[in-house]
Amino acid sequence: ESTALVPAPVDIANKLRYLFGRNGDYTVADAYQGTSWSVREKLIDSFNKTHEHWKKEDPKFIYYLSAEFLMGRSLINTVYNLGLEGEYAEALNQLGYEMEKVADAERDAALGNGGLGRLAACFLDSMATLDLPGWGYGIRYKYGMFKQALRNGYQVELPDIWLTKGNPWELRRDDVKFEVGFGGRVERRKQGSKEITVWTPSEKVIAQAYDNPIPGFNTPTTSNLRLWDAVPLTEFDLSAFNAGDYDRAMLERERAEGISAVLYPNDSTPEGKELRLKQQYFFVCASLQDVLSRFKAVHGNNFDLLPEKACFQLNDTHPTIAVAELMRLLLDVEGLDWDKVWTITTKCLNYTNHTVMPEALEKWPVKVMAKMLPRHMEIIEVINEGWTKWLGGHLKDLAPEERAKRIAAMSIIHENPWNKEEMLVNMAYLAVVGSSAVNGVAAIHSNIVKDEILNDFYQIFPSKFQNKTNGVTPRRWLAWCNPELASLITDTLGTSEWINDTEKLAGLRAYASDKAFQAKWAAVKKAKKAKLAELIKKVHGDEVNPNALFDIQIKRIHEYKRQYLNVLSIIWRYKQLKKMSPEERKKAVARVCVIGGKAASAYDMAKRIIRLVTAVGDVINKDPETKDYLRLYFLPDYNVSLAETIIPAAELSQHISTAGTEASGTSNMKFQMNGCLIIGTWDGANIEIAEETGIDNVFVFGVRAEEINQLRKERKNLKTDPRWDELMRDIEGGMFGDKDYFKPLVDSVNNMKVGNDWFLLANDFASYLKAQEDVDACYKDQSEWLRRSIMYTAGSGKFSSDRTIREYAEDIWHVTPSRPTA
Ligand SMILES: CCc1ccc([C@H](C)CC(=O)N[C@@H]2O[C@H](CO)[C@@H](O)[C@H](O)[C@H]2O)cc1
Repeated sequence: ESTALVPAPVDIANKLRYLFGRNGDYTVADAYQGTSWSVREKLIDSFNKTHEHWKKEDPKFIYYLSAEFLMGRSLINTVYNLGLEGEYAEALNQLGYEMEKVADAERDAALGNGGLGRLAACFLDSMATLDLPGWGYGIRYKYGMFKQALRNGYQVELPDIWLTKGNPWELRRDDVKFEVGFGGRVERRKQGSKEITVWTPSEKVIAQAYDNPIPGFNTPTTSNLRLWDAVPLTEFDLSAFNAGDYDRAMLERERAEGISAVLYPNDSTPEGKELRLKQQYFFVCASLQDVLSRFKAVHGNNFDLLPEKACFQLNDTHPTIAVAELMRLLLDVEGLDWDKVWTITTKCLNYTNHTVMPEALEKWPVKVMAKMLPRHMEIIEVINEGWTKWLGGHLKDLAPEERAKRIAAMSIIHENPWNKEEMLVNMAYLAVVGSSAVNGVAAIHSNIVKDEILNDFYQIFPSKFQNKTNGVTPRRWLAWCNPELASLITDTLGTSEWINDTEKLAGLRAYASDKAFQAKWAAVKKAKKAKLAELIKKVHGDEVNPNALFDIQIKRIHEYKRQYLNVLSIIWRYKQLKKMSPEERKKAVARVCVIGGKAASAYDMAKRIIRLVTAVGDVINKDPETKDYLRLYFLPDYNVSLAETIIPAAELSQHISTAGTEASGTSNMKFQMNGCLIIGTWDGANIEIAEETGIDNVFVFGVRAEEINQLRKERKNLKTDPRWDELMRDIEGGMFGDKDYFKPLVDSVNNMKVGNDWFLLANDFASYLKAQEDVDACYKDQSEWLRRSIMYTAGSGKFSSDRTIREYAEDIWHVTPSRPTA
């Protein structure tokens, strides 16, 4: 191949000279550009080879439809996955640069909010590494997840202008464009003997494809993430301009570009904005047209074959309009009949649920859907008629009123419980009825999905419901972000095969109590802690005690994730330290507590929680009596690359959601892989992590999911812990200032007249403090702590996204690996 022959240092210099016209005295940002555009060519070679091979083999493909892909940075991951780290590290050294510094010049591709988006990114890495013919499909947001800054301790949101310097990791596909329509009307027309349905949209935009090659690790396979950018049908409306109507000349451009302009920053409550539905339909319509056109190019109109050649995973309800869109394309465009089309559609689609939060389950008003997508609303009505009629037959043995109740409860179109006039389209119900498989993302969550939120459907077709416990890629989240620990593991196990066969990590169990190995293990953690200490110094200007226990909670700010409970325990710890004599304090376990995470821009209570964290930090970090024993820092702008710095340095991580609320969690798995101990509730994947690591090694506390409903009923009569009451008084009394701003926070958990402590912080308070005391006691015995730390990594094999993807491929997608010859 062309570029492979040019030595990297020369190639980097050439890129800088000819791509950027730079002739010497390069900046680190230049070095990043030069290196990326050099690596890009190796990536494209692998991409082309892979797709030539798949073109020849024509294997069955999996298409992962997701409104979010939280990719983070690509340089390090691409260089390491392609096995080029030696060559490029050397090349950069020759040019006087360190790979790590150059990598820091890259902006995160933050095209996602949190767990769901990052999971999609980890899945792409595993699909490529497992040689599975598969693509991701999504939206090329011009502005990704907002940048978070702190102003006087309050969150402020700044636009994420990530594309200004171009993007070396994407290829614009000028030959891949599709029209996407909105609004307009639907009419029946005679065509010969047949009656056809014609939808005439009132608005059209073009979906422009951008390919993002996804390199597998230790394989020649490089797959693809195709993202769609919205552009106007006509570049510029000159006639409007000539008519002096400049605004109208630009109007169509703005309206089109507005569709893929910005990511909605909510990760739990839908805005319910029309633009959100437009975004969802935009990328689904373009993706399905793209897949059908490639299918037809090989198989013509033999659509019965489609389910053998293509299947789709709906990443939560966000792409669920795909049920109606695939129906429309096969009915109206390809002219197939309803039953055949329904069979093909349901065979092709699968749905993953990622949350049980009622407010997160999307329901679109029928009037909004009917106005924006009139043909789809028709199709959804016909689907629902067929479905409720079929239900009527299936439930014929039930008493009429019981049958009617069950059918109404499972109707895809139903009344808005809060406003009876309004009818809603329940996207989760449409996804379940329109899919072959429905899965949750951790064992407990999949049980809650089938036993509670979708129980009616589970009773009708139990075989549809599965569990697929989440996973994370061990490449980015251990091997590349913690190379020091990775090489210690490789040296100890005598192989690096664990990087794509993480079950091999279990071999570390034999060394868990080995003093020499523990010393090496501790040295790595110490070095990574020093890196995080540097970052805290840079952001907050403070030196932190490197021997303190680094206690981390990083995730989106949400009441159910209970960052508030964490802060309460820190305030209590602070007050205990204040009461101690200097001698006693010396015996205390010093802690550096770090909290990070973004609050959805419209989520007021979450923003108050962030302010409480910064206010408490301001007080305790400056307190001369305690500051050597306790610190609290809010690290702003938590994102993928910040996580890659924090997680290797962590010793204790917190996953303290109210049991039954966190579907899985994935940061818990990343911490586990990096030998970080967990304090957590019996929730999500914490449970399976405890099973793999050994329950005694995890600091578990709190009420169980099955107790929640009863405890909520009794919450108003709960006798709260006197320590809790004291803390409530402190905050309300202004101990951390801003008492009026914090009052709603106190009321939400402590004043049953206005709040209801829905997430049961008061119920879990005492057992949480107890668990934290157990943590201190354990930390004092470093050999026990290190034994556990090693057992965490040793028990993390299951939580590789390779295991998760293998299960999806075998149990849902029925796709098999197809590796191009090297
Ligand atoms: C419509 C607004 C919206 C946007 C995103 C979402 C996501 C489903 C929220 C999310 O990211 N859920 C997280 O998904 C992870 C991956 O499966 C899980 O590990 C987390 O537990 C879950 O909260 C819900 C609602």
